[in-house]
Parts: sequence; C-alpha cells; structure tokens
Amino acid sequence: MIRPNFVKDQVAHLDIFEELMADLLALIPTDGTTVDLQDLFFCYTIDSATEFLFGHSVQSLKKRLSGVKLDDNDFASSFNYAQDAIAKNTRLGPLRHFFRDTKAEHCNQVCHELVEQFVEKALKYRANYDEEKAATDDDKKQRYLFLQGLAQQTGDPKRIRDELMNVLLAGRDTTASLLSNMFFMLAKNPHIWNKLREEVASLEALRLHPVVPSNARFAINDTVLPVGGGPDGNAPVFVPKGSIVAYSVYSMHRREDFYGPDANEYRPERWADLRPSWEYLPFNGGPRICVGQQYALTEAGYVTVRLAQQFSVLESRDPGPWEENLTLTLCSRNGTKVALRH
Ligand code: HEM
Repeated sequence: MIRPNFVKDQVAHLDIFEELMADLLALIPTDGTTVDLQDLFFCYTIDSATEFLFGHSVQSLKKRLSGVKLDDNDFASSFNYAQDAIAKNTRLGPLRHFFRDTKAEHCNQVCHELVEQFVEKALKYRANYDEEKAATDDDKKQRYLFLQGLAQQTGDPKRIRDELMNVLLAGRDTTASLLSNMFFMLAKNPHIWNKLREEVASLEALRLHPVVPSNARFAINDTVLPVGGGPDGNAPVFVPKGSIVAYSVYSMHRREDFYGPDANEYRPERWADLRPSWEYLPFNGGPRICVGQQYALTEAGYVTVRLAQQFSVLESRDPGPWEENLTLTLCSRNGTKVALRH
C-alpha cells in the first residue's frame, strides 16, 4: 500500500534537506570543539521524516538551537525512549511482563497523540478530496505529502496511524545510524574524507556496519533452501512450515570469501570494482526490499556532501574503535565524537 508513495519525484525533496542543513550547521562548532554528530543526525532525520510524512516537522534541531529543554512530553524524546523500550522488551521475551515501564507507556501515548492529529487531517483531506486537490493543483509548488497519498488509499484511521508510525520507525533511526557510523569511520580515516566520494563512502558504511544487521523469515509452507546444509554448507536445507529462519547480514557483509582478507576494514576504495549481488543486503532484496532506499541514500548523500563542502578537516575525538549499540538499528555506542574545521 505504501510502495506507490515512494516514487523518485516524491522522495527527492532536496529543499527540505537544505533547510534543515542550516540548522545542523548552526549546531556544529567551528573552533575545533568536540561535537557528537550522532546526536545531531538523529535530530536531523526526525525533523526531515516528520516533514516528509506529516508535512510538519517536529523541529528538534530548532529546539536545540533555541535552548528549549526537552521533557517527557516532547515527541522526539518520547519516540526515542519508546523505541528503546521496544528493543528492551524484545530481548526480555516472556520476562517483559515483570518489568513494567510506565515511562515507556507515557512516551507511547505522547507519540500516538501527535500522530492522531495528522490522522484527523488525513481523513479531512480524504472527505474533501476534490476541493483540496483543486487547491493543490493551483499551487504547483505544493509539496507531495505522504499523508495525503495514504489518505487516498484508505479511510481507516488506525491503519493510517500504524502506517505513519511504521514508516517513521523504518526511516528515521536507520538513516541517522548510517550517517553516524559513516562519519565515525571517516573521522578515523582523514585520507578518505579528503578524497570523499559520498556514494561509495556510504555503501561501504552499510557493508561494514549494516544498520539493519539481522533479519528473519517465517515459513508459511514447507520449503527447501538451495544451499546451507551438509558438512560443507553446500547441500540443500529442508525448512518445515512454521519454522523461523534468521540470518545475519552483519556476518555476511564481513565474509572474506566475498570481500577479501581485509573484509573487516573500512575501505571505500574497494567499491571501484566491487559489484555485489545477494551478498550485499543492507536494504534486503526481493518483494520486501526497503521502500525508502532512494530517500535514505539521497538524504545521507546530501548531508555528507554539504558537510564536506563546509569543512575541510574532520577529526576523530574518540580514542577507541567503533563499538556497537544494537537497539532496533545498529549505531555507534559512543556516539560520533568529532571536531570539524573550515
Ligand atoms: C540507511 C537507511 C535504511 C536502511 C539500511 C533500511 C533497511 C531496510 C530493510 C533491511 C528492510 C527490509 C525489512 C524486511 O526484510 O522485512 C526495510 C524495509 C522498509 N523500509 Fe527501510 N531502510 C532504511 C531507510 C528507510 C527510510 C528512509 C524509509 C522511509 C522513509 C524506510 C522505509 C521502509 C519501509 C516502509 C519498509 C517495509 C517495506 C515492506 O515491508 O514492504 N526505510 N528497510
């Protein structure tokens, strides 16, 4: 249902990315003071995703700039907390019933209340579709709104709310994590920053630190996987109906038989002649491939190029190597502490 809302014209709204860039740049010190870019990237992507999805940004970067103290009733902080609680609950499994988290319940409510307002707008748009569309046609500059696209397809308020939440969840932390992991590695490798090719730098960041590092499928019928069985892993594997097959994209992306003996290193130059197929799956593949892939790569590429234009020096301010923080996505445990200079 949401796939038609992701055609190229609709996701390439560079003006949104540029407007937010001004706020992002204003928050980066230029005197060599350490800044945590990961923190700022998470603000950037929630602002852009809420603008794209709802037509209304939650303005977390602007709030930072004006020094507003964020409390538990703020959408961006509540969304972060509620998401971490989902990851924690998944790990606790059946034990989660013994750890009631009232703050998470409150945060869920804050998120739902904000999204409800947009659901109401969507339903109003649907009810007055002809008039609203005529008004839109008159103003050619009007941006495409994901919310309106959704309202044309369904009038079920719960479905609209769930789809909005789902895309916000799928699209926000992922892109922020990609940018954070990539800048962590770029800051450790200044020679790459200097001759940056934004596209290959992000492809390599998604190989070494795939932000969706594992995945699974549930067999709805008996089936056979062509390889993976037997002592050498080359025999077929029978998968009975009802089983769950989990796989690790993280491990696959570091296999030396695919990527060579330096598979564990961040080396974007390898993409000069690398043309991977199913051994490279940051966005998955097949019918459920990520619908936001173009959006994510456009946004990450845009932010990278703008920062590269603005700053010639990017220095790591983290003494250690990259360490993982696995919640719903994979980002850097110690943030992306760097210093930037013109
Ligand atoms: C670096 C950024 C991103 C990565 C690595 C990523 C990765 C993925 C992966 C691996 C899946 C497949 C999940 C599965 O197998 O079931 C997926 C699905 C999805 N992604 Fe992304 N994603 C990113 C950004 C985005 C963005 C920006 C959006 C939206 C604006 C988005 C929306 C979605 C949606 C709606 C699905 C579900 C598609 C379906 O089930 O048909 N993603 N993503």
